[in-house]
Amino acid sequence: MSAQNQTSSRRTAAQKNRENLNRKRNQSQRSAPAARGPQDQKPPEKKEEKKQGRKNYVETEETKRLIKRADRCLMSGYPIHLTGRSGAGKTALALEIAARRDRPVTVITGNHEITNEDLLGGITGLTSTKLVDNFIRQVYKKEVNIKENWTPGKLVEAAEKGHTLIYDEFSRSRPETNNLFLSILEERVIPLYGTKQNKSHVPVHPEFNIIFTSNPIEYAGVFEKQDALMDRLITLEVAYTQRTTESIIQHKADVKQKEAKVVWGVLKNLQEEVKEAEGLLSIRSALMIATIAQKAEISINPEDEEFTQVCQDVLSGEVIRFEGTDTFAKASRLVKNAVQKTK
Ligand SMILES: Nc1ncnc2c1ncn2[C@@H]1O[C@H](COP(=O)(O)OP(=O)(O)OP(=O)(O)O)[C@@H](O)[C@H]1O
Repeated sequence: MSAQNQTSSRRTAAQKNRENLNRKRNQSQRSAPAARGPQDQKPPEKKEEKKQGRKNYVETEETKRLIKRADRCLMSGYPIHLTGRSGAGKTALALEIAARRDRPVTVITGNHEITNEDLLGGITGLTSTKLVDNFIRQVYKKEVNIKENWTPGKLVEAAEKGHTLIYDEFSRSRPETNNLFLSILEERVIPLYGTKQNKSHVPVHPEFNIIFTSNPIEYAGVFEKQDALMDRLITLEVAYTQRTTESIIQHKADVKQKEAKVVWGVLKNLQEEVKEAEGLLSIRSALMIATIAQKAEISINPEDEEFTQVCQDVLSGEVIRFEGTDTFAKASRLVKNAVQKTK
């Protein structure tokens, strides 16, 4: 190779090196933000989610006080039980109390079909391993091992890891199922009998605690609460004043204070009119009316026909559900009267 050729091929190699180096530099610059460890990337999103969830919670002097009372019981190791009529705000309050404890939160919703297996865990399949010995071709030896796969239930996981457990509507589960909670609250262990596990129990983490919620016994589909369990809980009633309720409607549905007053007024008048239909006074129904009116740009005004219609749509079915009357025509008339009375 001539000297000239050698120089040009060296130059080409040097050029290539430089190009490679530049490409790498560019790549590392482009990926600079990603150079933060995965731990740096995820928490801001998580924090944002947490903030979003809690941003929706409307705080008043009354809710603050209730949260404080609940928190000091939990802090001292006692489980609490929030009781109140449907739509009173028990679940929202339980979630808020739990979020403030800075422990992971697990939520279980009671129902009559829930079993010990759902709470404790169970066998979710089989794993088999095969050992084939054909070292000597003519001899074929096979050994099969079958192992059952155990998946811990939500309760076991929460108790072992020290979560705050929200057991929502616990009195909808059968008392036999809820008996499990007696050992947890009294002996701080979860018994594993009947689970085919080698160990007899799982110890409960010191930070583990439970927030129970329930409706009063008059509600359909609710089992009587066992004395033994109730004895171990501190029961707090959730029954907000008109002021707190209107504040929740105002801020959550993003309406004016006087509009929140009109909406809650409709519900109060309706409850007056059909006293036997206990349960009509629900923050949930009030939020539905206010939100629909707000989103559909309907004026929250008893003179407005569309507003009356929204109230009838949301509430007529509820009047029938709570046995205030038996037909939609009658229920709609009752709701219309309740709206008129707020003028
Ligand atoms: N302080 C609050 N801030 C914001 N929203 C609230 C507040 N309290 C209650 N709510 C809202 O009111 C509605 C009813 O509340 P929630 O579901 O907690 O009632 P509940 O008593 O658990 O009802 P149920 O017994 O039927 O389950 C929900 O939409 C909830 O988000």
